[in-house]
Amino acid sequence: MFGRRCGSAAAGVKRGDLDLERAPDALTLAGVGREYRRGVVALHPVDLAVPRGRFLAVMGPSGSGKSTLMQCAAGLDRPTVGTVRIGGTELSSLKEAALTRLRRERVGFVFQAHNLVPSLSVVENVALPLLLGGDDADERARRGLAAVGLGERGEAAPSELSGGQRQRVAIARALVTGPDIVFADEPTGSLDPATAQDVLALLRQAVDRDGHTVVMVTHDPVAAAWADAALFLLRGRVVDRLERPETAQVHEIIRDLGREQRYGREGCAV
Ligand SMILES: Nc1ncnc2c1ncn2[C@@H]1O[C@H](COP(=O)(O)OP(=O)(O)OP(=O)(O)O)[C@@H](O)[C@H]1O
Repeated sequence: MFGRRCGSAAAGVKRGDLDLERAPDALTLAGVGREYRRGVVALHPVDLAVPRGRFLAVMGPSGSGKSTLMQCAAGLDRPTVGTVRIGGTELSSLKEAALTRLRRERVGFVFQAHNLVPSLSVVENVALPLLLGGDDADERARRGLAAVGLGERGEAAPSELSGGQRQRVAIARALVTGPDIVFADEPTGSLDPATAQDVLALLRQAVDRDGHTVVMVTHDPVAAAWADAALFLLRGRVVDRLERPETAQVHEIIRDLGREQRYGREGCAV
């Protein structure tokens, strides 16, 4: 659906037993909308397909519906209308226990506040999503840590790491199950610019080298420029989309959307 800036992780690549060319899209939204109460529409019905091996940024002014979109897409919230599919599985057909299992096994999450468990070591944090998944959890977690450049820090406590290192651990944890998709919510929001670039490069590498799929909510045009495409929301609607976004273009669109939100002009429909 959208172009790629570098490499071709999706084309002809196999991850595990999965033939990425034949597999269903990592994420599909069909007419997904969310009304919190009568008349308060946080998200108007949106259609979206994110193929495997792509990196999508979701942007928009505060209150435009980014978190609502992500929560519905990730199975953390149930949309009022429409259907969400993750790796071909329709979420509305799942009871709570199955949805929880799908989120644990097939979805990775990276939040602004890395959400590491302070009482566990770094490697135990990475292994958490694997705890019900077999004896090789420790080994897989260590491999994941090595892949984010922290192979030597497995026994450390999260409090002994820098903010950027903690976010690397959070990324290793998000990837450790080999999920269909990773949702990152402002993953660089609390990092300085240089550290943020390292974290974004790591997400980019996960997509290009390992064929992972990332959907990232961000306010930062520099961060969005690491994605293959950027989607822009205004008042709960998708109003624009950029392929191969560049920082200056993204900045301009965000500035215009901010003005439209403040002065009440209508956004353009895509
Ligand atoms: N639980 C809720 N109940 C009622 N309204 C809500 C609820 N959550 C969000 N909203 C409203 O839905 C709209 C979209 O909110 P959302 O949090 O998705 O926006 P956002 O783009 O993520 O904002 P921000 O960038 O500030 O996090 C806002 O008008 C918000 O006030």
